[in-house]
Amino acid sequence: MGMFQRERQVFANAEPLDDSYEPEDIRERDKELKKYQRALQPIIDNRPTSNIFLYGKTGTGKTVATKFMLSHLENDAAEYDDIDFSTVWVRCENLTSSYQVAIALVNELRENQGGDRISTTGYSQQRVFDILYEELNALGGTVVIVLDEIDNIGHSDDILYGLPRARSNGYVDDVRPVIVGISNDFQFRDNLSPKVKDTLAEKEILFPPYDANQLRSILEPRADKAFHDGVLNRDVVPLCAAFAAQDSGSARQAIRLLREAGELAQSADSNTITEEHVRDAQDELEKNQLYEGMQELTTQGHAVLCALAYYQSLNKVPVRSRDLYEQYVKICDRLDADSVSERRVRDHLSDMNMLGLITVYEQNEGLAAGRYHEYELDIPLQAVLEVLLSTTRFEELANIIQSTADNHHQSGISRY
Ligand SMILES: Nc1ncnc2c1ncn2[C@@H]1O[C@H](COP(=O)(O)OP(=O)(O)OP(=O)(O)O)[C@@H](O)[C@H]1O
Repeated sequence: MGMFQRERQVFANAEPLDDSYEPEDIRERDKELKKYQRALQPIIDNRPTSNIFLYGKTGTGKTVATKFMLSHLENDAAEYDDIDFSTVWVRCENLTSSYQVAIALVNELRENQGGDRISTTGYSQQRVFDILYEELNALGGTVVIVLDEIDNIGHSDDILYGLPRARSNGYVDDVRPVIVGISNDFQFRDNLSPKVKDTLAEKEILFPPYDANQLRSILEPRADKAFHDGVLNRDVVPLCAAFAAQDSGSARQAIRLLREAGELAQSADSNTITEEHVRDAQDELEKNQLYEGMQELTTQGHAVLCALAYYQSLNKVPVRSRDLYEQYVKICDRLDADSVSERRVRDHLSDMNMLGLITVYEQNEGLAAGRYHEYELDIPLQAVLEVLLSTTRFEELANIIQSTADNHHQSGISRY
């Protein structure tokens, strides 16, 4: 018998549970889509169109709503001979400056027209902007420029100032750029300089988190397509919706949970997907999330985590920040890495607290000792060591901590 055999199938077609799946309709977003439609309507009327800024937490449908609206707009605009309309879409993930976004836009525009890409380095910013304006001019008409995950550019927001003014400043003449900015970082929007905010966010559309009922309604058509008849127990979709609504209100999270529950049922060779599978799937996804959160920490973050793991292995937790800091400095010395100030280490610890990796206790011992913080891991030491062991620089230290933990455990046992 082979190692791999076809399993009993709970999935009829797993595609609707895939991240890249484009649903036939957008559910529970009537108000937002109406607003979106009104904002885009001037394109059909050949009137000047305001820039649009979409914001809301992750998984709330900003991207899917934009794809949906633009595809309708494209189809409907084709009915009118006097409308010259095109779109260009750039995901700004990993693009951390206006310069990089401008290059990505140029390359996207050139690719659409079969032109050559430009190099990602070696130009001045002004030169790249000039090339971008040339490309836009060559295209002409109304060009909707979608900048998804725009917050990645941080404070380097020249492009958000320059592009909307390209026409009034005489850089382009025959083209009307309309920017659709998408962001899930509320601070980015609040921190935009007033001159950028005024033009970029002329029309704002907020996508709030979904509640459990809305998530149910989003999940249902996908579940119908994804699973064979009779496979899903009645409580499965409502439970996935409830878990995701409680946590983030993200449709992405709800869909992932349903898929993971299906996969667990399938690998257990079960004929049905039950509530239990959903609960196990939830545990599994939470674990993955923490694991990813730990993996994505910087070297400094890993060094701080390593110092805390050390105290945890000795069972000397919660540990005071100054003791933790001392251990952290020793770890940096051993790694030949620069150490940062105690204040920065506290920032790292507070990030880890937000990620759910550690617990912070605030102690107040009156005037004499003052206020201080203590820390301990909020996840099993083994999980931290697993991540540190897979991070080349920390492998040796993680092994030492592992044996400290083993010895401590042994001596703890032998005492009784
Ligand atoms: N109203 C909805 N109807 C149907 N499917 C939806 C709806 N909202 C979201 N989804 C689905 O949920 C997933 C996440 O949605 P989307 O990518 O649009 O979120 P987002 O707000 O752009 O998130 P992020 O900020 O993380 O990019 C996608 O698979 C999308 O198809």
